[in-house]
Amino acid sequence: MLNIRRLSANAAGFREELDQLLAWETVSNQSVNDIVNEVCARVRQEGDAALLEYTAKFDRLELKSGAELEISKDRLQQALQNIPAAQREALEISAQRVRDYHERQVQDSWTYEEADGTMLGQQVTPLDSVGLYVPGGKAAYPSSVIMNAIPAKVAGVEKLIMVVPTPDGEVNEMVLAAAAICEVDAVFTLGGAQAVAALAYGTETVPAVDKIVGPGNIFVATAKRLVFGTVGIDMIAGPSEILVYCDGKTNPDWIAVDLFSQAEHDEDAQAILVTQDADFAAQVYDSMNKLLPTMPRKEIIQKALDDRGAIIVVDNEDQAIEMINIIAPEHLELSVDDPKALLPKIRHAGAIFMGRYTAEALGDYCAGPNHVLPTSRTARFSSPLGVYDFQKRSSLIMVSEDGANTLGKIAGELADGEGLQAHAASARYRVKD
Ligand SMILES: NC(=O)c1ccc[n+]([C@@H]2O[C@H](COP(=O)([O-])OP(=O)(O)OC[C@H]3O[C@@H](n4cnc5c(N)ncnc54)[C@H](O)[C@@H]3O)[C@@H](O)[C@H]2O)c1
Ligand SMILES: N[C@H](CO)Cc1c[nH]c[nH+]1
Ligand SMILES: [Zn+2]
Repeated sequence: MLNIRRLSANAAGFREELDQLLAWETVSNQSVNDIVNEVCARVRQEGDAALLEYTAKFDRLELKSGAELEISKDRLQQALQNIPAAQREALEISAQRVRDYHERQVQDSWTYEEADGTMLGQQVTPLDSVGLYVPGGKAAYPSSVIMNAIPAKVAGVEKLIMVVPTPDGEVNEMVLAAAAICEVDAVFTLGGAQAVAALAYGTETVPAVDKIVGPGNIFVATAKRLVFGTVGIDMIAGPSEILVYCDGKTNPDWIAVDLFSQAEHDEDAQAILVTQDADFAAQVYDSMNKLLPTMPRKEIIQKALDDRGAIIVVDNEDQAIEMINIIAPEHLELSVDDPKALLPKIRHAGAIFMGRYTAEALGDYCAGPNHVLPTSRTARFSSPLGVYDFQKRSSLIMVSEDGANTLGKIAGELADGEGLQAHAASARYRVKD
């Protein structure tokens, strides 16, 4: 039997219980932080030697030299040729749909000219090099290769370095085939904090990149946070989350497996149902107990649901929306008659899946939007991975002779106010009258 929390939003102590459920990362983090700090420091100092040691320790893969960490391009092509045709077709269709969606995100440079001829604007350029983290500890993620690499390619990034753990030396052919389809430049069999540190600091074998993107478990998410500043990162995309809001009129079995779909990623994943229909909440609970034994990953699902899951009964739709905005989930399913009507009230969610037929899993693989999404309530300030993560902007300023006259006086005045005389002089030297 599942031991998932069943809560009523009006019960005494509910808010404390909810806060506790959402504060999970902060309380469990110290030991993870200690491990990640040590791993990153050692990779920075010792390079490949530390990578080989941690790969043996955490992924149970013994390699003799740094060179063995790289998976050759020939091997990627071989995987692409050898996987079943249906798998190759699914990967190619997914890649094309993700490309079509992301091409709409490209930001172009822009300028405008003022009356005196001064030109202002922004120049948008792709990053030079990026590291793509593809998870691979408890499952293999060919879809994450596509979600990471395609927006980078669309942005025009020159160098794509992919890392993926291969626990026990088990290589996933679809992951390699996806890397070939996406024309990734190099792939290394590395995972966890050590992979993130290698991409941030560089080693004898792994080149340092400018930004690291991609999802991963708590070790990966913590390491990305640690190396931020040395390199850019996209966001905290940690253990998966789903919040399903249902009005009680969707098949409870559908909702049960939607919750399972994210719980099966990781014991640290989070799945929450919010509904105003107490009978429906009970039906979904029954469905979950009925269907759980049929799931090959039932142990992971059960632990995730028991530790971090919840079924929350609210009074009405407004209270459900309040819950959604507090939880700020990675994935939000609106399993209701008119999901569009709710959109204006939803402020925080990584991705919003609308209507009874929009299973979140479709977004994981092939709908088109990115599945790399902010977790741990960071949807309050982060967005899905996109082309914009692989582009940066430089301000453009080209002042005309007349513009120098006008702006020079204003800047001089402000510089005087700040007591910065060289600034004032620099601005005023170009003033004519
Ligand atoms: N938010 C998103 O966008 C998104 C997308 C896809 C997947 N995910 C999440 O990515 C995660 C994938 O996790 P995973 O574990 O399958 O693969 P992973 O690649 O993220 O992690 C595996 C690595 O973690 C390290 N590790 C594991 N246990 C360790 C320990 N005790 N000490 C030190 N290092 C350790 C190892 O180096 C291993 O290679 C899941 O949590 C999933 O929910 C999130
Ligand atoms: N749900 C994950 C994002 O949290 C993405 C994924 C990949 N494969 C299956 N699911
Ligand atoms: Zn998923």
